[in-house]
Formats: sequence, C-alpha cells, structure tokens
Amino acid sequence: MTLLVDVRHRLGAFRLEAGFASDGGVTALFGRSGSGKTSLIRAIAGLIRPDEGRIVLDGDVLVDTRRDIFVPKHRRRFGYVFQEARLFPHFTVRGNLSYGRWFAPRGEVPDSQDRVVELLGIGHLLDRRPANLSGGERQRVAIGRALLSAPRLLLMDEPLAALDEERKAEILPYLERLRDETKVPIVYVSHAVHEVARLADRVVLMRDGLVVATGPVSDVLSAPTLNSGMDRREMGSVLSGVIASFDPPHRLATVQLKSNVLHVPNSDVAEGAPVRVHIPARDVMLAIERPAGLSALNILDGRIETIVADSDGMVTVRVACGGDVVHARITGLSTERLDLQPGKPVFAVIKTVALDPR
Ligand SMILES: Nc1ncnc2c1ncn2[C@@H]1O[C@H](COP(=O)(O)OP(=O)(O)OP(=O)(O)O)[C@@H](O)[C@H]1O
Repeated sequence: MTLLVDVRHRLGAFRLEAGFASDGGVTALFGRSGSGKTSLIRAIAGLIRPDEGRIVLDGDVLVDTRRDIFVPKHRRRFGYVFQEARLFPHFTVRGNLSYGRWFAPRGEVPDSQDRVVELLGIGHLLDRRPANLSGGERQRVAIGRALLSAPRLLLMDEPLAALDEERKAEILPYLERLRDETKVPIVYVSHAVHEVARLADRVVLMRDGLVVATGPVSDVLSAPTLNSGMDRREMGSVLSGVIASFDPPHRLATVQLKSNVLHVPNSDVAEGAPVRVHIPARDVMLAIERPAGLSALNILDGRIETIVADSDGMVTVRVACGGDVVHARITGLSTERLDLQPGKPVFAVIKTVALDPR
C-alpha cells in the first residue's frame, strides 16, 4: 500500500499546505490543536476539495487538481471513525455492523463479521442498542462497522478524545490488535503523545497547517531539532524490545532491548512478545556516577551524544546506551553543574516507562 498526499487549501485565514507518504501501517497526524490535522484528514476523506494538490492510493488517483480529478467521498472506499461513534440509535449493535457490511462493494470480501466481533471484543454486545453501551464500547462498534465495509484505508479522527482515561486504556489494546492483525492501513489523528507513541508506525508532525517533521515514530518523537512544533515536555524515546521474563509477585516484566534490560510494571503480556516502551524525556535524570540507594528500577549507563538547548532554559540530552538511545530533559543549570558534554559517560535514571504490546 502506498498513500501519497500533497494538498494546499485555504480555510478562511488558515492555510493548509501539507503532504506525506505512507507505505501502510498506522500513520499518525500529530500536532497541537489548530495545527490542521483534521483539515488534512478531511481532505484525504474527500470532505474537503483542496484548492491544489494530489492524493493517490496505490496508483489510484483520487485527487489531482491539475487534471480536474476529484473522486467523491463515497467512491473512495475508506472507513471513518470520528470522535463520537455516530451509531444508528434505533439499530442494535448487530444491525449497525450489518450496515457496514452492506457498504462493502460487490466482489470485495470484507473481514468476516465473526472475526471483527472477536477482534474488538464486542460479541456480548450484539443485541444491545447504542444507548446501552459505554463510550468505549460504542467506539469499538463504530470501528467494527467501518472495518466491515472492506475499506482500503481507515481514517480515524481523535477516536479516543471523547473518552475518559479508563475507557481510553480499555480501547487502546483493541486498536493495537487492529494495527497488528488486519492489513488495513490507518491514518490516525491525535494530539496525545502517548497514543501516538503506542500506536503509530510513522508520525506526520503538523504546525500551523504545515508538516514540520515526518518519519518513524521513534525518530519524530525524540528528535528535538525537528520538533519545533511539538511541546518539548512531551518528547521522549520509543524503543522496541521483547518480554524476556516475568516476576509475578512484583507484577514486573523484564524487557530486553537491543543492549539493555528494563523492568516495567506489567503482568498481561506473554513472554517473548514484542513490545514498545515509551520513556518520556522529562522522566529521565542523568548522573555522572552510578547512583546508589534510589527507588528507580532502571538505571542505564551510556554516553552523551548531543545536547540541545531550548529557549526555556531546559536542555534535551541524547544518550546512547549501547544500541538503545534515551533522551533526558533536564535544566541548563544541571548541565553546567555536572559539566555535561558530548562524549561524557553518564547514567540515565529512568523514573517511568510505559510498556505497550507490539
Ligand atoms: N471552514 C473553515 N473556515 C475557516 N477556518 C477554518 C475552517 N475549518 C478549520 N478552520 C481553521 O483551520 C485551523 C485548523 O483546524 P483543524 O481542525 O484542521 O486543526 P486540528 O489540528 O485538527 O485541531 P484540533 O485538534 O483542535 O481538532 C483552525 O485554526 C481552524 O479554526
């Protein structure tokens, strides 16, 4: 799958001038409120007809303003999931799912309903109406309905934004299964860094209608020089590893990274499972001697690669710990006091790590 997007469009005083390429998986459109994420996904959906540009999916030209090509929304065969589930209130869950299937084009075989129901864990809800579902359940049904229309691309615009933290946590594992077990490419709009760190393969970082960085999630979320549009307090490292072992009494998982081991609170992931860890840079401290008597479980030794100063007096230090790179966000004063410089050996003390199944 290849998706090429390159659009320019004026909306009142706002100018969208954005493009990216995706070769499948989950592409996150990420940025602050008002950066243009929704406008861009609406252009991909066919809800906005761009002033200029092209959108091409697998060689199929959906928009080319120079050639006056504009394939209307209903002929693009995309699935949509919005902030609110927008289910039909008078239909049961089963009825809503059948409606999705009804939209699958003739000759296309959508995922079987049983498989989608199982994937999203909604089997026990089939006879209920939307009014009797939680927000998270409604959203899972909306995703199921979209999947059953055999979409070529799934567009999700802040699908978790209307849910409370508990419901978000409940639905994220289903989104991960969707990413890992279906072949449907996803464009996912979010302003929440932990969601993007957890779900995305590629990130398109937007600011003021422009794309300011694009690339693999681990690069975009951690590279301070590229992150001009991103709230630097949100920066962090995204590392891949596998679950090496468990310590059930302490509910801790041991994650083997490229050259380090991390201890992470978690008890639901199988041994050998590939995982991602997200380490916010603000939760990493640096020491020039190995600290003793600390409650932190994870202390990695490494060497400083770069130090980038911000205008707010903070600095982001990139530390290579063998083959794993960790970023620490510390004060400029600490940098001076510890005489931190590129090449200097340091210990990275990691306060929190989030573990995500992969
Ligand atoms: N139809 C319109 N006419 C004029 N301005 C518009 C229109 N639609 C959107 N805008 C403006 O375009 C800018 C980008 O909006 P957009 O919804 O794409 O951003 P966003 O990144 O998705 O933000 P949020 O996360 O808050 O949804 C905003 O300043 C918005 O006010």
